[in-house]
Amino acid sequence: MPVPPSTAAKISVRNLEFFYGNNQALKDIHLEIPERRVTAFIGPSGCGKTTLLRVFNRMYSLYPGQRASGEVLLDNENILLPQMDLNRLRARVGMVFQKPTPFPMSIYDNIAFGVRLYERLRRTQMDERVEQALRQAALWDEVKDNLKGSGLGLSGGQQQRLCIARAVAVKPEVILLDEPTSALDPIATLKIEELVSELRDQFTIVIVTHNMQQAARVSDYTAFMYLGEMVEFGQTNQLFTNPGKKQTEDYITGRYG
Ligand SMILES: Nc1ncnc2c1ncn2[C@@H]1O[C@H](COP(=O)(O)OP(=O)(O)OP(=O)(O)O)[C@@H](O)[C@H]1O
Repeated sequence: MPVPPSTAAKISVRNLEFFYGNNQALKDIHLEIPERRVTAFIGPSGCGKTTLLRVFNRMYSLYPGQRASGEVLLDNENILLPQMDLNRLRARVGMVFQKPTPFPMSIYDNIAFGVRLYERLRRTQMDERVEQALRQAALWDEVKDNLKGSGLGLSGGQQQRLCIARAVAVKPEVILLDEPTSALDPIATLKIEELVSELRDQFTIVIVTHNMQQAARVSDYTAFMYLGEMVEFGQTNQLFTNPGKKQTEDYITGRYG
């Protein structure tokens, strides 16, 4: 599954297998995630999209019985190795979940909290960092007069943009988005999609989505998965207009899924 030579791989997956106890959820996955591009994972429910995403920040290590083998190279460093520093990894690889998950604290502290885990900043520097992150997440204008207000007082779409601000504030290299708009209305969804497009040249973004139109709108590359296998990976335009495999064609034309 080649990536055009002009685009370096930020994450290289080789021979990845993943198990929940005895249940194998990913089989011999090979994949190159291009740097500073948006890559979408699509495929029917249960095919392993979220499982694969959660490997990239070793989220699964929090759960006994879940294990991965093979190699996942982040800039040539195998993040699956037991000696990997998981705090450092999660600073480099941020994640935003399906349901907005603001902390029960002020808008300002929602962002400052994550930054404080990794860096000591003076007050003025922290103020700047919070403002920058809120601007990057296209939320600043809506909240700048209410930074002490609760993050939980925002609308669902604003809460999700706050979670994106919280992720970018740590200055990660990769941002993982796990169905970030599935709990949002169409207008809030559009805002998040626009935001993803704006962030694409600063971060490597991987998005899991149920929605093929969304994958077509926001991503540069798309990976189609089926029953724990990577069926096809390629440039989004090409995969949707001229898929290389019959399974992909059947899925994108709505024959199953
Ligand atoms: N905690 C778990 N314990 C055991 N099996 C699991 C667990 N989480 C997921 N699985 C199984 O692993 C497989 C892949 O699940 P995963 O959630 O990655 O799929 P998905 O493509 O993201 O699905 P969806 O689109 O429905 O979210 C499925 O067969 C699922 O039943």
